[in-house]
Amino acid sequence: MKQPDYAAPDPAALEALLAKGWALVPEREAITRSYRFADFAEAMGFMMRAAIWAEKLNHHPEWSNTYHRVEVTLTTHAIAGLSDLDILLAERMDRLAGI
Ligand SMILES: C[C@H](O)[C@H](O)[C@H]1CNC2=NC(N)=NC(=O)C2=N1
Repeated sequence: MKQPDYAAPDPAALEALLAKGWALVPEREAITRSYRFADFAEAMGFMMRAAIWAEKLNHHPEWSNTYHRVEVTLTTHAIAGLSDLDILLAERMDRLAGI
């Protein structure tokens, strides 16, 4: 399968995410945030919806769940850095989480 060409993230879009609760991961080109939901079922619902988007974009998160929390880290493994797909997935996830 042909590797897609990855575009650099739009700096303004990245800044907007950082202003909304995302943070840069130290010593890595990645962004991270934590979501807190009402309960486990809400957290699972979010993960299922986000997983469908991840498949659609062919871009997959590093994430974990503990009860009502979901910790997400986004990076583009193919380039060991950030791409526009990380921005797109972060924006989709925030929208799904009602942020
Ligand atoms: C072949 C396929 O396009 C790649 O393995 C995709 C799948 N999902 C991916 N997800 C992420 N986050 N980074 C990647 O580089 C990546 N590559």
